[in-house]
Order: sequence, then structure tokens, then C-alpha cells
Amino acid sequence: MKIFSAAQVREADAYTIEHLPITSLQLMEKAAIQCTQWLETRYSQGYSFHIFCGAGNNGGDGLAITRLLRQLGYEATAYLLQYTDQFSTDNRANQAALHSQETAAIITLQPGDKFPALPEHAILVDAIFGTGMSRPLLGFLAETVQQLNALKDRYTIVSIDLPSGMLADESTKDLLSVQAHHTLSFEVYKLAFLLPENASRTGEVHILPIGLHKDYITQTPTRYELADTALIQSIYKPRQPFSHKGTYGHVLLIAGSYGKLGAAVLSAQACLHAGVGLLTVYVPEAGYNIIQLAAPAAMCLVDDNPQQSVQFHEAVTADGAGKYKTIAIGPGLGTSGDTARAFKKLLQRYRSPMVIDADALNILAAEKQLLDLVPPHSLLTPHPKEFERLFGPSANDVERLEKLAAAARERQLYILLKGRYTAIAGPDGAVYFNATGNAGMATGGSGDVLTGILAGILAQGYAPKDAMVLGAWLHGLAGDLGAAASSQEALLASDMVQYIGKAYQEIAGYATLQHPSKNL
Ligand SMILES: NC(=O)C1=CN([C@@H]2O[C@H](COP(=O)(O)OP(=O)(O)OC[C@H]3O[C@@H](n4cnc5c(N)ncnc54)[C@H](OP(=O)(O)O)[C@@H]3O)[C@@H](O)[C@H]2O)[C@@H](O)CC1
Ligand SMILES: Nc1ncnc2c1ncn2[C@@H]1O[C@H](COP(=O)(O)OP(=O)(O)O)[C@@H](O)[C@H]1O
Ligand SMILES: [K+]
Repeated sequence: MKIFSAAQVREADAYTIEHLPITSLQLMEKAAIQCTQWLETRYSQGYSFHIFCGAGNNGGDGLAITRLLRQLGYEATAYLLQYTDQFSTDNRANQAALHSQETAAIITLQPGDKFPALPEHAILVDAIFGTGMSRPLLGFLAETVQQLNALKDRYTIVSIDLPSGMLADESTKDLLSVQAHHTLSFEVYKLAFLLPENASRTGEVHILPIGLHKDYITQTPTRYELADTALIQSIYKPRQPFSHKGTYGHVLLIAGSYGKLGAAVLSAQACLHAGVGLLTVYVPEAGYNIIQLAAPAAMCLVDDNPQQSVQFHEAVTADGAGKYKTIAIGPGLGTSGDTARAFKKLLQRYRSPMVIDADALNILAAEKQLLDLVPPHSLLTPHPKEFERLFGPSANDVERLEKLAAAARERQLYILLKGRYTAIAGPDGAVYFNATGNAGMATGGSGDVLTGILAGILAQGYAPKDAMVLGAWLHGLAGDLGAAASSQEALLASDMVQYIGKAYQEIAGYATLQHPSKNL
């Protein structure tokens, strides 16, 4: 699913109005009907709705919603904020429609007016600004938003299209905005909804269809995309009947140190369940029995050092050629000087893309010139802290995304920045967000599972970007299935491994979802 900027959303509206037999006012009515239906299924007649409206088309939505709720028998009042007398045409039309229904339904709020008294079962609807938001909220508008936010522990706040004050595709981190419990937005995700810094402002986001023109949506290129089942289905390649273990690649996983061998176990198990042909795990001596018992399907190479691996570069022939299709390095590895030196030698020998995570990233961050040795098209999987250590701090989440895209482009790397909506950038500068996963995955070892999955998928012959998009989706889906079977709180990284199989089953089913005829 493409993520449109505010300007593109406006173009999509305009294109739809131009190419379909629908007026701008009718499109607004469709948006209002969708919102009203959402509110109606959620709140019984005992609730009253208090709808705060701006002077633009977002306010127009609010006025139309007020009228439609009243038609359904709800108590609903529109508060029209008098910060300007420049109303949009469709806003005026909806004021008139509401007036003709019942005059008392609109109350104007002037600067200095007392904030309206609210009954016990009230729902506050924020229709002040949407995608037209162009500057920080000041004066009367800022006061009104502050008053709404002060009520958020007593009343549910539902924002229309965007929490007012929030910009669709720029950071609003340091600006005032409504803090909604729910945001009802139209047709497409906005970048703002995917940023961690906005989590407490958007609440739950619900995307409602309003019938924007399909041609505009399919033909317009975007910088950002949110992965969906159609994208995953287009990437996923089912196993071939005449294949053999050589078909699916051999991974060398370099992971684990004394006290952190669990990381190696989780990565190894995940790599095997992800479908790799062959797996060799390289561990310090202390890990030999552990790996052989925990992952009997894997082979094991052992370092002479009992506690941390310091000679793993020797597992690869001096010219870097050899049997390993993919190398994954980092989970639980440790960052001692000898380990860092071995990593440098490995980077000098092995020039095919590798998966680099955790302590291997920390070694790169401590010795930044090593970044120049990373084979082009390698996959780096930092969490936000590791990303900051590698590429420097960012003032806000949008700046961090720009840094992510720039680093991937300049260094010809694939970088996966972990989070609720994991962001994936490649050398072409496009950014994909992952949609699966849940807060139960915020637990030690989840990242180690992801590393194993990515290596396992990459070794099977997927292109690096496809491996990242599919791997992140599979990982999050395994976490979702694991959490559904028990709970987010109880979810362990080892549960994610156990649910990789079920997650693949679900992904294989997307083909019938996208092409119903395949059911025949
Ligand atoms: N057919 C369609 O197009 C559909 C549109 N739809 C709905 O329309 C919404 C977009 O509507 P919109 O473009 O009118 O913008 P909106 O967010 O209402 O505000 C713009 C006004 O506010 C002003 N302004 C901005 N910031 C300000 C500030 N800080 N303080 C004070 N003023 C400020 C700004 O002034 P200006 O920047 O021009 O000076 C302008 O006058 C969209 O989110 C969706 O809800 C749906 O119905 C679907 C169909
Ligand atoms: N709230 C969340 N929602 C969705 N996914 C999450 C959430 N928290 C963590 N994850 C996922 O879990 C993994 C955590 O990785 P990481 O921070 O490296 O953990 P560790 O180092 O403990 O293994 C990432 O893939 C991340 O996207
Ligand atoms: K709004």
C-alpha cells in the first residue's frame, strides 16, 4: 500500500473529482458517511457527539458527520471555531445543510468563549484540521486543542483524517496537536501514522475507503510504501518439487559468546525454520554441545577460544569463495578486540552480501571505517539505538528515515530499522514499512530470530530487498500468531521460532486471497 504525501492526497482528490462522476462535495459526503458508520457501530445511542470543526474541508467533514449522526437519532453538536471567516466552499455548503436540518446543531466558538460543558457519555470529534494543516497552532486554536487534550482521560477523542495540528509527512514532534484515541483516515496511510513519535497522538488508526480513483493510486510513484498481503504474495516463492538442499543455500551463522549462546540458538533455529538448505553455526568452544543439542539439523564449527569467537574469518577461504551462500554475523557475538579484528579480516575476505546484526553492528559503530569494507548489498538490521551509533543522532523520526534512505543509497546497502513499523531501505532510496508484529515482540531475543530468518531467506535465492520485506513480515506474523495463541506479555522469542511454520502457511494462502479464481 502506497503512502501518499499531503500534496499527493490533494492531487488524488482532485484527480478523482476530475475523472469520476463525483463532485468534491459528494466525496466529502462519502468520507462523512464512512466516519458516521464507524462511530455508529462503536457507540450506542446513549452517547452524545461533540464535533469541533475548522473552517476548511476537515471542518466540512465534521459538519457533515454532525448532520448524519443527527439523522440517525444521535445527539450531535458541531462547534464551529471562529478563528477566521474564510470558510471553504464545501464547508459553507455543509453549514447550510446542517442549518436547514436544525439550527441549534451548530454552535460557534469565539476566542474568549467558555469551553462547552460536556455530559457524562460524550465523544469528542476533532475535525479542526486535516491534510491542509500548514503552520503551528497558535492562540485560540492552540487553547482549544489544549482543552481537548486535557479531557482525554475522561472522554474518547476521535480525530478525522489526522489529529489536528499533526502534519501528514513532516515531524510534529515539538508541535502541539490533538491527542486522539482513534484516528479515522481516508483511503491511504499517512507517513505520520507510522512514526513512533506520534504513537500517543494518533491512537488507533482506522483507514476508511472513500473511492479515490484507482488510476491515480496505481500510477503515482511514492517514496514510502507499507507492505501488504499483495506485496508479500508477489515476493513469496513456493518450494519447487524437484529441488534439493543445495537449492536453498548454505548459511554460515557466526553468533554467540559465553553467556549469550541463547542468541546463537534462536538465530540458528529461526534460520532452519525459515527454510535454509544447510546451516553451519560458528560458536566458541563453550557453545558446541549447546548448538548440537538445540539445533541438531545444523552443523557446528568451533573456535579454539572457549568463550568468544576470534578466528571465524578462517572458516572462509582466503579468496572469499567457498560453500557459503550467505554469512550472518552478530547475535550475542561480543565485541572484544580479537573478535573485532576477526570481523575485519572476514570483511576483507568475503565480498558477497552478508546479514550484519547486533554486536557486529556495534563493532562497525566503534570503528566506522570498517563500514567501507562491508560488501555492497549487505543487509544491516539495527534497532534505533544501533542505528544512531552507526549513522549519528536524528532530531526526529522523519529525519531518521531520511538518514536511513541516504545511508542505504550512499553505501549501497539494505538497512532494516527495527520498530513497530520496521522501515526497510535499499540502494534505490525507496522505503518499505512492515505492518506485522506486536508489542509482545519487545522482548530479548526477537532480533536474533529476525537475523536467522533473513539469512535463511536470503540463502534461498531471494533478492536482498525481497528477503528483507518478506523476512520482516514473516517475523512479525510469527509474533502475531504466537501472541494470539497465548498473550503479548507471555510471548518469547522461542515462540516466534515455533510459529514461523504457521506464518508461512498463512503467506502461502495469500495467493488464493489475491486471485480467488485459483480456488477453482
Ligand atoms: N474533496 C476533498 O478534497 C476531500 C477532503 N477531505 C477532507 O478535507 C481535508 C483537507 O481539507 P483542506 O485542504 O481544506 O484543509 P484543512 O485541513 O481543513 O485546513 C485548511 C485550512 O486551514 C488553514 N490552516 C492550516 N493550518 C492552520 C493553522 N495552524 N492555523 C490556522 N489556519 C490554518 C488553511 O489556511 P492556509 O494554509 O490556506 O492559509 C486552510 O484555510 C482532509 O484532511 C479531509 O478531512 C475529505 O472530505 C475527502 C474529500
Ligand atoms: N512494539 C513492537 N511492535 C512490533 N514489533 C516489535 C515491537 N517491539 C519490538 N518489535 C520487533 O522485535 C524485534 C526486536 O529486535 P531487537 O531490538 O534487536 O531485540 P533483541 O536485541 O533483544 O533481539 C524487531 O524486529 C522489532 O521490529
Ligand atoms: K482532524
